[in-house]
Amino acid sequence: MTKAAVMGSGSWGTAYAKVLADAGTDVMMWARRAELAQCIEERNENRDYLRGIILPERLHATADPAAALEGADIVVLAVPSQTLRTNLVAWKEMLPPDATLMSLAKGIEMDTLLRMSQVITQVTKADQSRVAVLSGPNLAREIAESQPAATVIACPDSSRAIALQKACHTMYFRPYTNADVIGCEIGGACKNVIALACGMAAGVGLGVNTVASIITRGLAEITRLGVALGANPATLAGLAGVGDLVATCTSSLSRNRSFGEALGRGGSMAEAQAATHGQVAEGVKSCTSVQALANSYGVEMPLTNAVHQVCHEEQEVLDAVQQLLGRRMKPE
Ligand SMILES: NC(=O)C1=CN([C@@H]2O[C@H](COP(=O)(O)OP(=O)(O)OC[C@H]3O[C@@H](n4cnc5c(N)ncnc54)[C@H](O)[C@@H]3O)[C@@H](O)[C@H]2O)C=CC1
Ligand SMILES: O=C(CO)COP(=O)(O)O
Repeated sequence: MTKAAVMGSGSWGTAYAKVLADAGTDVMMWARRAELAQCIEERNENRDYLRGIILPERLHATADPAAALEGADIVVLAVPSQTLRTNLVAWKEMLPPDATLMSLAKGIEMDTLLRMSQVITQVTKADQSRVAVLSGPNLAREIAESQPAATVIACPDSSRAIALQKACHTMYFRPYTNADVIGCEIGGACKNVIALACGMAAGVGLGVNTVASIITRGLAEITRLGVALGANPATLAGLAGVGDLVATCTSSLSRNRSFGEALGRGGSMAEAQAATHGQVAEGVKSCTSVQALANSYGVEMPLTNAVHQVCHEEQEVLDAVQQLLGRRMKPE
């Protein structure tokens, strides 16, 4: 039987571990805090992140990373983007030598401007054929409630991609394979920034036309960046691009959208953080790294720049809106 180690017991790590277990995969989760591992192990519930969801009996948890990783065929990396490197450095000697290393994180590393798959190959020295990413419209609570959704698993090695697909296919979770790792990662990281923009617009009281315009122009700038980095534009027109933009930019379950909404209502960064209940809103940091990455490739990303100005340069949301609308006219 396939064995997976899920490293990280936040909302998505836990929901995805449940998917794997429901698909018949043996799952061991790693939680940073021993009391959370114990709660999952003994009560089949992650009370801190997915209260009320009963986890399958076959899903186990530990706070010992070596015990979680032992014998794993698949290592699922489910910690926030900006912590992945430090965690991998601690875990690298414990990683089974042929395991597939799959990232769930949606972000670009600050300073290095690396995608998560690049961080993984750099730290672990694993061949890139062993590295995969999963991305798509997958709000954790809906998946944990077994509501139907699709996703994309990207890996350069198609046989590993198919093995990953089988390991998490259930009657409510439909994974598609794709060879375009860059497109999936750029879609996942950048849509968080656009969801912040949509939240800000909603927070200041703007309506659906505005949100739809931000989603669509957001897709245009994400695609420009993706193509410059070597992504297939079709990936960004799929689940890891449009699909995830629609889910994240329109759902009150999205931490990024909620964070932006709190800022739009006039809240401080600390108040916006509180609106996400201490969970990670990746776009707040990734707007800086995505902006820097785009600048280094000479790609224009006006919405990302506006989000950066509001989050980190003390610009008011309404001023950012005026600035965006005052840009020079151009064809679509
Ligand atoms: N929640 C969701 O609906 C989805 C989240 N994602 C992505 O999955 C990644 C993980 O997100 P969530 O599980 O939702 O976040 P979360 O905020 O719910 O949980 C983060 C988890 O990482 C742990 N953590 C935080 N800092 C850490 C550190 N320095 N070292 C080790 N562990 C640390 C926390 O204790 C917690 O268990 C993010 O990149 C997010 O964008 C992707 C798809 C869906
Ligand atoms: O990535 C997600 C859905 O696909 C989750 O979005 P948030 O991190 O904004 O909650």
